[in-house]
Amino acid sequence: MGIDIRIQKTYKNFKFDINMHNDAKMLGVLGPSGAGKSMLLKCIAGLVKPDDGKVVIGNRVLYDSEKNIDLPPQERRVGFLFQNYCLMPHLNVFDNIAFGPSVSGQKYDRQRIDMLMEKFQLTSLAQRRPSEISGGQQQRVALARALAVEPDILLLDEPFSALDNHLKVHMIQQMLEDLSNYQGMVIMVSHNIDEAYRLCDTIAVIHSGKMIDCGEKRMLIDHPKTASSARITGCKNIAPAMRINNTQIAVPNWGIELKTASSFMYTHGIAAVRANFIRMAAGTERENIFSICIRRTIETPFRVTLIFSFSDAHENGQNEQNGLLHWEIGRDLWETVQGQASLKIHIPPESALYLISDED
Ligand SMILES: Nc1ncnc2c1ncn2[C@@H]1O[C@H](COP(=O)(O)OP(=O)(O)OP(=O)(O)O)[C@@H](O)[C@H]1O
Repeated sequence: MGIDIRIQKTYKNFKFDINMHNDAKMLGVLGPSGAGKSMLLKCIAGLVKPDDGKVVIGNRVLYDSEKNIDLPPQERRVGFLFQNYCLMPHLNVFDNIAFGPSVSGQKYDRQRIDMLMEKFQLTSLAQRRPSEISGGQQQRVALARALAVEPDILLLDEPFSALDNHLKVHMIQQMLEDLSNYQGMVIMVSHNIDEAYRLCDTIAVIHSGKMIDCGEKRMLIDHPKTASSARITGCKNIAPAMRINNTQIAVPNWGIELKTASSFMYTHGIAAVRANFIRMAAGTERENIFSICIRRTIETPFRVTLIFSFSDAHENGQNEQNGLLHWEIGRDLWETVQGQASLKIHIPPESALYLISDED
């Protein structure tokens, strides 16, 4: 089952113009706040009517402005898991799950609801109201309700945004297990690359109402198409750059020149280096070896982010703020470098990206 989506919708201060063809089983949609992520889901579910376009899921046309097709939400066979679950506070767990099909005008199938309750370990909670169960259990009720309508496609709108980090990891694992037998397609909206990466095979990046990148998740991390895509997928080190030759760029803010693995023809672009891809120099590398000065550190239990500038840049009086980069390392490496004011790092050419500028 795949999706074929072309949607245009214009508001006074926002233009949404998306073209998307995909047949991933789990598609992540990543983007900053206000990018249009929820809008995409609402247009698929029939909660917002596009000005123009087409929404096709598998071989079912849900919307086609040219052919005047606009199926009502209850006929779309779309399951929607909302950001805050939107459970009915006055209904118990069973009735909340049965509520999905009844909204869709279907008579609910008692056996199916019982099966879902058992699958999601909710049977013993059937008579409880949402306020009487935990956050994790509420999520399972919401998921069971979305699946009760036997959807062709399941839309998840930031399903983990309300959870703390620890619970989030657990719930993502749980969701993967819960959905393992689901045959339809899943689209999950998120603004968090870790979340999208854990759950989805393919990730689409949305920015200012447009899809700016889409691909298999590892490809997207290693080869984002534009500067915005790199930033939205978590790249911390981004600066204007100029081409010196096919595989050499200058980055004035950082005060360095970088060798790249791919070759480029455009004269002005953006340098991007992911904080996790920087290496400690081993002494055997031939290019992209730099002395750096550590300015600050940000410690978490398992990782440490070193905020640094390139030593040469500092001596050349480069702008202090623009010249700061992030290097994220494990605690074991941190134990060995801690206390050293100056270090030598290596940026592998394949990790030195030179991207098209699409930022203001
Ligand atoms: N009914 C509306 N009238 C005018 N503008 C709207 C309307 N609905 C949404 N928008 C605008 O469309 C843009 C996209 O909204 P959307 O809710 O899709 O963003 P989002 O990417 O889901 O953001 P968030 O991550 O904050 O939920 C926003 O700028 C929003 O203000």
